Amino acid sequence: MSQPTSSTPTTPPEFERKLLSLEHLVHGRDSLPGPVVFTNGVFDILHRGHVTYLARARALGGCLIVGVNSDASVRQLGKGDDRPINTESDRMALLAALQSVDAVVMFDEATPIEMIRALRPDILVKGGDYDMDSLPESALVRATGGTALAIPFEHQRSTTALLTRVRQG
Ligand SMILES: Nc1ncnc2c1ncn2[C@@H]1O[C@H](COP(=O)(O)OP(=O)(O)OP(=O)(O)O)[C@@H](O)[C@H]1O
Ligand SMILES: O=P(O)(O)O[C@@H]1O[C@H]([C@H](O)CO)[C@@H](O)[C@H](O)[C@@H]1O
Repeated sequence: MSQPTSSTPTTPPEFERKLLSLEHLVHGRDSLPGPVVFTNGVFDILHRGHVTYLARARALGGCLIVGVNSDASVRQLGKGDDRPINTESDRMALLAALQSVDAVVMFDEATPIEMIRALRPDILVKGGDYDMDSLPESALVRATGGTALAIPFEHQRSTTALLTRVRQG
């Protein structure tokens, strides 16, 4: 029997296989187990609200793709001069490590609309802080027969609230 060694592993952890380019995902889109569920966001400092809604989103379909804002695109969203706290590669890795998440892909624009156009998800979800009827992404998904829905909050959490508490000490 081989003995464990203290040397650094040379292969990346298994979950890093879920970090994919948009091109790769689009190429394999029609082989994904459906319905294909898509959500997007910043996910700066992952919290219980996030992981619960991602688990609920995954349960709606056959796979869950998460689109993650690049650091440059977060800076266009007005969340604060010091945001994101965590880099795009760290935010993506944490999401990829979740059992509920099947693929993680980055987008560099202010909105995920072009990514959604390319991926053609069957179901678009956001958390319950969004009015889906007002999002152009919802109109796009619905126009092709898909569904757009918000998952109600089960835990009142937010990254901004967490940072405020930390800063107040
Ligand atoms: N407490 C929560 N419960 C369920 N879903 C949530 C919760 N907070 C955020 N979400 C959802 O998670 C996704 C990513 O949201 P986001 O990164 O903006 O989280 P946040 O905690 O609200 O962060 P910030 O305070 O920086 O805006 C969005 O789809 C959002 O609707
Ligand atoms: O983490 P957030 O702030 O929920 O993510 C944003 O969501 C926006 C939403 O999909 C439409 O208003 C999106 O446009 C933005 O790029 C962030 O992903």
